Amino acid sequence: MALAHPHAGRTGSKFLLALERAGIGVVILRGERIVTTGGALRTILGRRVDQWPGLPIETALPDAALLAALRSAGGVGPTLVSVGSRMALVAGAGDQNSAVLLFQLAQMPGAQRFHVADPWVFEELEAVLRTVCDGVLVTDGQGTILRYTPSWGQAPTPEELLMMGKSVAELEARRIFYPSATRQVLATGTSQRVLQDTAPGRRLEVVGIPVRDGSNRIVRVVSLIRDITAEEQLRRRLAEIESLAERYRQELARLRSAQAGDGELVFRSERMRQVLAVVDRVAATDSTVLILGETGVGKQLVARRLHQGSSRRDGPFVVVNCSAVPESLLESELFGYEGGAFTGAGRHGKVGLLELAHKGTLLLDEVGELPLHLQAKLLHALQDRRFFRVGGTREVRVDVRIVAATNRDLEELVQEGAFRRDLYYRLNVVPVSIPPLRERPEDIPVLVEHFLRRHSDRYGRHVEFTPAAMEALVRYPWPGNVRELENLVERLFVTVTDPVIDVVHLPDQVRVPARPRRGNVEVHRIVPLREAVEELETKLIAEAMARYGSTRRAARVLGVDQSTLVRRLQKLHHRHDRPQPM
Ligand SMILES: Nc1ncnc2c1ncn2[C@@H]1O[C@H](COP(=O)(O)OP(=O)(O)OP(=O)(O)O)[C@@H](O)[C@H]1O
Repeated sequence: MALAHPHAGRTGSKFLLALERAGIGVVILRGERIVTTGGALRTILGRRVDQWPGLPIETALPDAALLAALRSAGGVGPTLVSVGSRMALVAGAGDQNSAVLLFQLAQMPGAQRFHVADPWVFEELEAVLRTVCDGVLVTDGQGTILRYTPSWGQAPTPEELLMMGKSVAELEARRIFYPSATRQVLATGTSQRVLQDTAPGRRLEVVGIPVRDGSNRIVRVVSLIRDITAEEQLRRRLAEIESLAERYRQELARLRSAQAGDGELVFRSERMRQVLAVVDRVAATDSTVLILGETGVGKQLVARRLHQGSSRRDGPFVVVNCSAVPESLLESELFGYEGGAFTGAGRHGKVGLLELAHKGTLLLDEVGELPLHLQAKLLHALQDRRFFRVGGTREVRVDVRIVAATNRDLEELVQEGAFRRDLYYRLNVVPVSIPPLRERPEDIPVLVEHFLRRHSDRYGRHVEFTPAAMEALVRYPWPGNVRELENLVERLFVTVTDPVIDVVHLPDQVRVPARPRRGNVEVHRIVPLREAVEELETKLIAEAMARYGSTRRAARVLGVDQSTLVRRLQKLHHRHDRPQPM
């Protein structure tokens, strides 16, 4: 196929401009002097090829190998030369009165391609195009196909021949190829790059470029096609290998922490025994489980137990914390993205956590924080067991068991319109409520022993609590639940040098016994007002954090800025982190 054009001169320069908009630079040489360039390169007009400062190819051109190849292009035929870290393709035949040098601008950093063709006619341009793409599709300004060559050097198939004269919109609707770059170019009036799937199962990267007439109307759309099927298969294989590696990493971390005694669920209370009996029963099924409970009660540990007790135990256990990942990244974290799907997306795309959990369990932690627009996408993914990656056009199928956890009242969120009712029903198949630590104080001594043992094993030092100190721990209401207890035991283990931890070592709020009540009237110690205000503030902040989990929501309820709340929390932590009097 040739790209001969009746008005090579005028339209030729438009075509140059269009190519340049697509990131392909074009320079026409007479001998070694530059006589024509596309718009952005005007400053180099009239110079010699070895005097091109400030060009993207500046570092490449002075290279002796390239210059030599350029000068002898007529004689040597297609030549590959390496120019610094780049590769350049110099090709051509005939006299050297004029030549065309094509190179890709920023599109393929580190892999620029140059081409010298001679003479400047469109047949040679086709040869030039072969170096940057595998084929072309040309339509008129209405999207009707005038030329279609999906791959150079191969005779068109009967199906491809039938496409001549058809409209791209029709072919797109019939999914002969999808999505159509031409349609997007016509809709937006600008160059477009799309990743396209075709009916015969090829994967194409297509750059569509508008060509305009004197009154700025689009008269042609030229699409350069690159077949990336093989590349895509490799990329998929790589993604699979990466996901396997990630699985092994997680498994290794799990084994290490199991060895260290982390991840073991410790309890003595009847309440926990009942909860875990239910957990162990549903573990064997594939049902979706919703784990409810205040922050730090052990929801994640319970989810892990569900996974370990299921037939998926050899598959991955993947956790996504819906409140920890910034909202703008959450969709791509969960569902993954195709290469170049959005600004900042990696070239090779990314496997989402949902895909990573294939054949395993996905824990949606803090599911109440999931933004509404993702709730819809998640619901469909859960129902159909398939979804699209961000910017992807192919469905990904997954076999994942979903476990969700939250410290929020989802029913209340549904009433407020912040959580979709249908998703709530979908997740709430088997609800499991974990009681707060204050409602199962008999678990406190065994948990303390468990955490102490862990540190003793690690540091080779034995420490114990006096009965009075243990009693204070049992009495304290633990708004941060087991996590707060775990952190306190670690802090005391590290800061108290005595082998015995007594009441005096405990932080104020744990040490000071709950105020005695007489009937319904609280008996107040008279304390300085500032101290009382601080105490109340601490209590309210702890309660708001325990109930709402994130500083964003706690701040809203307390009626302060999030930054103010974070500062207060830091101050409180600082106060509590100070070594206690010994
Ligand atoms: N019964 C338990 N036995 C041993 N360790 C526990 C127990 N419950 C909780 N923990 C420990 O307490 C910490 C908090 O537990 P986990 O992260 O499971 O709580 P969570 O309810 O998921 O918290 P959040 O709502 O903040 O995500 C973890 O380090 C966990 O190992």
